[in-house]
Amino acid sequence: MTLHLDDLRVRHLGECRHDSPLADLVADKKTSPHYVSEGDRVLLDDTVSMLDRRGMTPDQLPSFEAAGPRRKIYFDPAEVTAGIVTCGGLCPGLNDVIRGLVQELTVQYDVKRILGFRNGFRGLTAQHRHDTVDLTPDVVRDIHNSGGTILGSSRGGQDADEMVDTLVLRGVNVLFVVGGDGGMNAATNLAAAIRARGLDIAVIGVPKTIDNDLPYTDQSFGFQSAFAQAANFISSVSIEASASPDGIGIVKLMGRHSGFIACYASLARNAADIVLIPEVPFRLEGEDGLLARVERHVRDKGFVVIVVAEGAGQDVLAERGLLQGGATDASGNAKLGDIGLLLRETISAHLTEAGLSPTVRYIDPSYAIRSVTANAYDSVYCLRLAHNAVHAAMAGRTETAVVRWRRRFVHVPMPLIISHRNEVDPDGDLWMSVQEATGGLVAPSDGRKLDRPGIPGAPRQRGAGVVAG
Ligand SMILES: Nc1ncnc2c1ncn2[C@@H]1O[C@H](COP(=O)(O)OP(=O)(O)O)[C@@H](O)[C@H]1O
Ligand SMILES: O=P(O)(O)OC[C@H]1O[C@](O)(COP(=O)(O)O)[C@@H](O)[C@@H]1O
Ligand SMILES: [Mg+2]
Repeated sequence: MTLHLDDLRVRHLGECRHDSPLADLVADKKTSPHYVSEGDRVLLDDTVSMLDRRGMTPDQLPSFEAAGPRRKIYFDPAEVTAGIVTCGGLCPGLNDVIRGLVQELTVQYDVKRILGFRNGFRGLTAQHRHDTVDLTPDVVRDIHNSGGTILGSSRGGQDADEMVDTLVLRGVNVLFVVGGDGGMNAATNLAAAIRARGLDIAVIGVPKTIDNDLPYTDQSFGFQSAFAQAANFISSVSIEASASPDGIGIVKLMGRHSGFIACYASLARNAADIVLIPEVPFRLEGEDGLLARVERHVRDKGFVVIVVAEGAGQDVLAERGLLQGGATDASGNAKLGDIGLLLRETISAHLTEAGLSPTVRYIDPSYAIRSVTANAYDSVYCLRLAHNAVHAAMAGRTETAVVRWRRRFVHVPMPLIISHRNEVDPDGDLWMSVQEATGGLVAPSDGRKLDRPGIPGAPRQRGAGVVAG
């Protein structure tokens, strides 16, 4: 994708005339390895060859505006009514973000009125616009101890103009949208409708996705908590499969278009023999097909553990007429066929026909990985994202998402956040690690596959390291 410097420019509502309550905190701060001052920028690229490819002088290099408190702010805090909405699928840390926003707005900026819109953008429709939650530090004090979102969430389309009417009627001049690709799309439309009416309302996005499929963000919040939970299911299935003759362990994990959860959860336990992700197609039949490889694995090792992202193998399902072409959910997301069930049935049938007696242990943890409480790492991450989102809004930034990029918190214009999807690169080092861990990448020169340590107490793998793709 060709980037122009203008694509990286953050929209400002106007000149910042008000002294920030945090001005003293940043008054003497200069750029250092640990702080990016207001006058500095965060480079988009961090390798010499990436810079070289741009062929630009340093001031032309693509960079992001750094996040953080400013000396001067755009909004007079006494006149601010903030709104918060959480939308799309759940993700660990949503409550942490809400809590961080409310605490920073009230404690640091002394904002008096914060409205929580219920059940995603549905809460901004005419029908629901008055059913809001008054958010105060007391209300949010302990909410980070639970998963989910105290505001509720939803899928499904709403009219941008109707939602702008709601913001005007409720006096909201700063709106925080915590959402994924869909939510950021909706926020972009909302911001455009606000701009078309010439209204002074800031829209700030806090990108959320356990699929980790949003670009320009190192790793989305909640992802770590979700894949840690997913890893526990892989361990369970691995223990079950290894305790059964001809054991087949299958774990299906979320990941509509991106296989990050499957990759990271598999690496976390190193118990998976085969990892299937949407980005790397596979075949069922044939010498190199999945069924033959599963059979080889079971014959060699005694059992096999397969981790499959839900979006993997959709073409395989389509070939078998098991996919409702074009079907979408209320938000327009593609409805997937069930690759987990197909694997369970075809593998079982294939191994039985091959004279084995498979015992299949199949787990689809589904929502159990995304409804968990954020772990300590994600809680810190969420809090810092929330603080920076508040600083961005108070400084009059709009149509902007707050993200962490190469360990720095930065402002990314919303159109960039929805410009494409973050996917596992089949040529990248993450997939290489998965291949290494599943034993499929490196083979001795005599053609033997390398042994891979099995789980404690399980028979050691005897060659035939297998990897998808
Ligand atoms: N392309 C889009 N344009 C405008 N609004 C969208 C778009 N996609 C989704 N939305 C809205 O954003 C909200 C959240 O989207 P959804 O896809 O369900 O979750 P997520 O934000 O997690 O991706 C829904 O209310 C949906 O209607
Ligand atoms: O049943 P739901 O709510 O549609 O959720 C399922 C989907 O939500 C996801 O977690 C992603 O959702 P978001 O785009 O909302 O983050 C996918 O992995 C999964 O396919
Ligand atoms: Mg989405």
